[in-house]
Amino acid sequence: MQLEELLAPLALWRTTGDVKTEITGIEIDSRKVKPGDLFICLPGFTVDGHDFAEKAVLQGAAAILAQRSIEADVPVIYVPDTRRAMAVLGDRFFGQPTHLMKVIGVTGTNGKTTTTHLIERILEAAGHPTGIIGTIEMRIADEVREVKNTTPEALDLHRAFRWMKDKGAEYAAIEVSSHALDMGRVRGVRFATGVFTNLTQDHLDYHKTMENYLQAKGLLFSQLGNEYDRERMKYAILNIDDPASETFARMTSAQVITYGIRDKADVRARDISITAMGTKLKLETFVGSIDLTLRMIGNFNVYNVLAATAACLVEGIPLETIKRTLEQVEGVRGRFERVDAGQDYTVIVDYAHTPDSLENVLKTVREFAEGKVYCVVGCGGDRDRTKRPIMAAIAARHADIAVITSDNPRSEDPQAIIDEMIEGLVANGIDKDRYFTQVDRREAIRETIHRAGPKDVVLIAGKGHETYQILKDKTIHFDDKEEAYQAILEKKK
Ligand SMILES: CC(=O)N[C@H]1[C@@H](OP(=O)(O)OP(=O)(O)OC[C@H]2O[C@@H](n3ccc(=O)[nH]c3=O)[C@H](O)[C@@H]2O)O[C@H](CO)[C@@H](O)[C@@H]1O[C@H](C)C(=O)N[C@@H](C)C(=O)N[C@H](CCC(=O)O)C(=O)O
Ligand SMILES: Nc1ncnc2c1ncn2[C@@H]1O[C@H](COP(=O)(O)OP(=O)(O)OP(=O)(O)O)[C@@H](O)[C@H]1O
Ligand SMILES: N[C@H](CCC[C@H](N)C(=O)O)C(=O)O
Ligand SMILES: [Mg+2]
Repeated sequence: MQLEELLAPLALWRTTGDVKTEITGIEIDSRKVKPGDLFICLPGFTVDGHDFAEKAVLQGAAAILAQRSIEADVPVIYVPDTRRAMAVLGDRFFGQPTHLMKVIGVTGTNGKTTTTHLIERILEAAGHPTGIIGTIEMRIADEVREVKNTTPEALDLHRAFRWMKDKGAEYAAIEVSSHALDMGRVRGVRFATGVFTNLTQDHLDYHKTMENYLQAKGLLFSQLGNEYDRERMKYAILNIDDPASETFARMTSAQVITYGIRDKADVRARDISITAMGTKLKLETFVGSIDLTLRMIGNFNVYNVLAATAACLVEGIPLETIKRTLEQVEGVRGRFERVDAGQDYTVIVDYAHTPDSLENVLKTVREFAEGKVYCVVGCGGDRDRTKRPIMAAIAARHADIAVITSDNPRSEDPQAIIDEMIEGLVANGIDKDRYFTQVDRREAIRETIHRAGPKDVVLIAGKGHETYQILKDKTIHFDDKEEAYQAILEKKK
């Protein structure tokens, strides 16, 4: 595409060179630049992309997009804000893929990955090829690409949508993190539907206040716009049991569809009963009711099921297809996943890494546990420090024994993170025989499993599907499921 044509939607830009130049690709990372690419310089939290313009040119960049003065032997286009421009140029370069498919965005503190996976399963079962982008991976059909962030940068998102469209996607279900909304990573994405799961404490290191966090989440609903889309309304699917929904309903011109358990909602659950084997409920909607027998466990998963059902109902998917699909779903990788080596106690790996999710998951365990409940948990480094004492207190309050260990320490000292968690136990007067600490996560899992007796439940929280542990100087292979499995076998010997 000619550079001039690519730049057409932008206003107030100037250039030092010839904009008739042909552009064959776009990159924001100099390390990925190929000959013919437009390199976009983004100021980051760690480094400034402008400092890599020279390197990009050496690798063959045909032009540079910048927001401050740089030296280069290729045309440089200056715009006031490269990040904003990137979203438009990415959308345009990749042929506006989100205008050619329906994008369902899911935001909220907990349940995004689970809800997007449920939506994907239902739409696929109804015969609509659906791509997925989120914490675990991005995928269309059986092709998988790795992700670094839950919601990638705008350019990479538009590239991913193009890939999905070329593979036949009619829909994409994507997780939209609050960081992404705040940083404008989803600018230019044409959402058909926005789904809100819930809002509870997390990421205060980044957003500083819950009000800022709420406002960031709200951007998804204001971004839905107020136009019809191919004879279809835009839909905002909101959890009526969460007070943040009121704010989001005010922020959107889309049709609001509510779901919930407590209050009167458009899609609601009644008569919920939870056992160790699954969850039963009656799902009522204004287009009919169904009885569901889910393999997934927990009230929180009922919310995910309601959100996914509402998102699919507005697409005209029959309730019968929704029922058939949801009843088959075993769960999502690393979320309430059992590790079974034939032992007489239960071991569950779960991705709870926020106070609310940890409390929910422990309450769910309590509903069916016949023996003692152990909870192995840590908190991530370089992340919201204020959740550390709260999560430790929740673990000790809801489990019989809390095992305080490391998660991904990142640049921090693992013992210092544990010390901050312990402050929550001391402050709440929790007895010392209700918890112990073990900084090495492998040892913590091993010791806990060795202590477990018949009918006990061991919940290993925080890392779910992750297959790594991020330490100060390196990232190592680490998988809670593998660790638990090994420990169970070792105990049997
Ligand atoms: C705080 C934050 O969000 N940082 C994100 C940000 O990194 P950064 O600003 O430090 O980037 P940088 O390293 O300074 O680079 C600036 C620019 O220079 C370029 N560069 C850099 C080096 C080089 O050699 N050449 C080069 O061109 C980079 O490509 C970039 O364009 O931009 C990067 C590229 O898009 C992101 O990967 C990175 O996410 C980091 C890894 C991260 O941990 N983010 C977390 C907080 C996050 O975003 N989490 C949410 C999910 C939260 C949840 O759901 O719970 C998410 O959506 O993932
Ligand atoms: N609707 C929900 N409400 C509260 N907790 C939930 C809900 N759904 C899942 N959880 C808990 O939160 C954990 C993470 O779930 P999931 O991965 O679906 O959330 P997420 O929003 O994608 O998280 P992330 O912010 O890491 O992307 C689960 O392992 C479970 O413990
Ligand atoms: N998307 C979340 C994942 C946290 C997972 C947990 N294992 C940790 O490392 O803190 C974040 O980046 O905050
Ligand atoms: Mg997720």
